[in-house]
Amino acid sequence: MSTRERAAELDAQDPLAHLRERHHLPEGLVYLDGNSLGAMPRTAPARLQHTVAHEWGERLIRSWNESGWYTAPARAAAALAPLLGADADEVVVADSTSVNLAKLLHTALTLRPGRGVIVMERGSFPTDLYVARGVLALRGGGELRLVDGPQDLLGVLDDDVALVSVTEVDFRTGFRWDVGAVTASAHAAGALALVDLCHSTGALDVDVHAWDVDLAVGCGYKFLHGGPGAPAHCYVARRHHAGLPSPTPAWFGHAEPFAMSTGFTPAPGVQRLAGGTPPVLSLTGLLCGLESLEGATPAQLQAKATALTGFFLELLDAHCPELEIATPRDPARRGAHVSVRHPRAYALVQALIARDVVGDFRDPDIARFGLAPTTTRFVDLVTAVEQVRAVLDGGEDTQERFAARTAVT
Ligand SMILES: Cc1ncc(COP(=O)(O)O)c(C=O)c1O
Ligand SMILES: Nc1c(O)cccc1C(=O)C[C@H](N)C(=O)O
Repeated sequence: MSTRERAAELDAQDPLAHLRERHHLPEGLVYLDGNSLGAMPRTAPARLQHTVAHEWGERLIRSWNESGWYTAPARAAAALAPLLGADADEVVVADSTSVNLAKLLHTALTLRPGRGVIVMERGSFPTDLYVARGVLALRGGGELRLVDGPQDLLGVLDDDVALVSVTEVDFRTGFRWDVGAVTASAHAAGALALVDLCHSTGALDVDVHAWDVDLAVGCGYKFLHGGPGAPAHCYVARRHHAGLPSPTPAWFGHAEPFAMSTGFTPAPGVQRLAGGTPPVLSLTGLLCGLESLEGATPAQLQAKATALTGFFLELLDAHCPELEIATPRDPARRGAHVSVRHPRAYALVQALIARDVVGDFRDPDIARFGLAPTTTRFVDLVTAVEQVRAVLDGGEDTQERFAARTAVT
């Protein structure tokens, strides 16, 4: 059996194969960048058109009630909660990941008075580091203590640590932390644990209850297919709801927003973390994305992601042995993308895009391929590796026309 035949067989046996039909992908394109922007749900254009033309255009302010604009964040939280292993009232859908992280870092520092240290990874997605430094500065001090990986964690935990914050899946290499173990270590030191789920929600077997993690943030535009700038989410374990601080007391987090009282009375639980007026158009996209995942369990999504990454690694080993694999071989320690290191990774990625295989480049030397379990087929991976081989054989990764970087990649 040829590799392509084997891939076609894997696709035929895939219990999630039908999810691809719920999304639009341009004909002939192999899209391996769903970990930056997920494919569009087929329902999105008509739904957004209706929201804009009818609900906004014709019904105007009445749509807050009659079209459920007002309840859209709660409906999104309810659809999202099973993908996090959370209860709906532990999740709030609002703002960007960065803003939610700021809110939860304030929360953690407030819940652990007398402790001023946040532990984070040195290689975190940069916004996490910016936000942590910003929050500490706003609070008048504290320390951001950086680790390179799990091997460093126990050595940095002491009585000053308020929070250990890790990103489950590293955006460069795809390395995946054992969040349950991180949480247990943090708790043993009297600290809280937070996980950034940007590269996890909708792709992996996320289970905040089983992990016992205190806080989590994640985004809506990658594996949740919510569209560019879709609202992000945050999770707070129920045990912290009583007495939860309101780091950004804003009116949609008020117990009675339309009472218009001058004093802030927080809404119960995580609802107090909602900000201002919800972005209805973006929420409409996110609701389409969440519907496109309906019926798929986190365990199924992870099983497919693991099978895809395993197959892709096997093909790269067999056909492109000169490429250095940056992603862990252990399926338990990798997420839903595969990265290779290459001295001219940017040119490699650009040459692949010119051949209709879209991955992305991450500074300084990473070519990254996101294998969304919703939309990626095993046969796509055969095509992708054939094209990688052709680029390398043709020396296209050394061509000048692919060397100049653009701002967004
Ligand atoms: C791990 C991680 N954290 C945070 C972010 C930033 O999210 P946002 O743009 O929603 O603030 C991203 C991606 O942009 C990310 O990959
Ligand atoms: N949010 C993005 C954007 O607005 C433009 C380009 C890329 C993004 C991303 O999400 C990047 C992504 N978090 C990453 O892991 O690289």
